[in-house]
Amino acid sequence: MAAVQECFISAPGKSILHGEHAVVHGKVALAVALNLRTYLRLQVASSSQVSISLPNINTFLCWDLRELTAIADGSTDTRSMAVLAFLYTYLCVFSESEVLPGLKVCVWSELPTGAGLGSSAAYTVCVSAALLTARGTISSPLTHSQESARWSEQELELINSWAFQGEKIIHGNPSGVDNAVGTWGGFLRYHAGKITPLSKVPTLRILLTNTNVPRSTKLLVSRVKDRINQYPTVMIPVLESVDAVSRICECTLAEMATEGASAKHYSTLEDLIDINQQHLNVMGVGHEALNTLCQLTLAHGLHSKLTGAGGGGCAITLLTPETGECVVRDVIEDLKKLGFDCWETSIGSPGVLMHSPTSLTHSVIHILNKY
Ligand SMILES: Nc1ncnc2c1ncn2[C@@H]1O[C@H](COP(=O)(O)OP(=O)(O)O)[C@@H](O)[C@H]1O
Ligand SMILES: C[C@@](O)(CCOP(=O)(O)O)CC(=O)O
Ligand SMILES: [Mg+2]
Repeated sequence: MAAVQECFISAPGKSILHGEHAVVHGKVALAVALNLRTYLRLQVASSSQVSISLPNINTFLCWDLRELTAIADGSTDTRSMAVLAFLYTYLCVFSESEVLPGLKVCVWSELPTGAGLGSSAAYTVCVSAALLTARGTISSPLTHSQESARWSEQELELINSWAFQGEKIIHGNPSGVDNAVGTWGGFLRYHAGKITPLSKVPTLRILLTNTNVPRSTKLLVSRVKDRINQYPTVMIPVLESVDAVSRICECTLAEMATEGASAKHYSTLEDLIDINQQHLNVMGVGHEALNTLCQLTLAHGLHSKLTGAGGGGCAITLLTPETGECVVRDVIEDLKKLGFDCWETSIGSPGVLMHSPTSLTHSVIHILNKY
């Protein structure tokens, strides 16, 4: 396949409705792609240098290709993880090439990094798609007249599997749900590596709140594992219960889509949110700021749970047809007073895309061209 000289790629972040952490231990998770995306620009350079610009984490690095022989592992800080995931994918994807190509790569995201919205997976999906396309392992799907395009199923599977390897570097022991949503988009059920797009889902209104409490998915995933090892007879039933929550939620959503949504359906969704939030606290991934958030929204009659790895980061709040616009406005205002960011999000966005530069917004292209 012909390798490209330049490409623009994006992948969405995600929100997990139910099943975070439990999914790492083989239970069902339900996740949905967000309308917040990570963007990447790759240029093949004539110089013998590879450079990566990551303005979200204030990281700008350049290597002489002759020096890129062995890369040290073992670091867990934000920059090392992102850079290692890139270098690992770059060196592996081009391992069979006669020469390593000089490259200039810039990645910028609308997603907050390290907040539970799958920024790590959106990043590794973009990096994998760009490098595999630059190598010519997968096609460049964009034709002249198109604004954006997606790869074939088989090519998406390859992107997803490389993105999963990148997630391993950032997460340690990822389930694979985040890179699956980043690759395929939409609304997915994920169970032990099996990805099933959910076709029967109602339109849901969801409020996303970022507590702005920083946390690391890698540390939280290993904390849950330690707790399971320490108290297996206590924790395994909790994971089973989360699994049941995901399954009941899936059936409820399907019923809502086929029969029409009733107040009873929404009441079930709210109960499941409350139950799962308690379970996540039991798993040890809660945070004072998340408790405050849940209590505050409940005072307005709205139900919330953390989303992603927890320990801070983001929560989702379900809005129902009964929720008046003034309630939504008041809740957002109260959450912002606590220093949280809060916005209504649209869900079910497309997975990884290749874009023509003219189809990207002015601000995205400005940032990608700047570095
Ligand atoms: N746009 C980005 N630029 C650089 N690194 C990123 C970007 N997005 C994510 N990352 C990497 O992913 C890490 C965050 O991943 P993680 O802890 O799994 O949180 P989450 O996936 O919920 O945002 C960051 O510390 C960084 O290493
Ligand atoms: C906690 C977990 O279920 C989701 C982590 O998502 P995030 O990195 O916090 O966006 C881990 C995983 O599934 O790999
Ligand atoms: Mg992550």
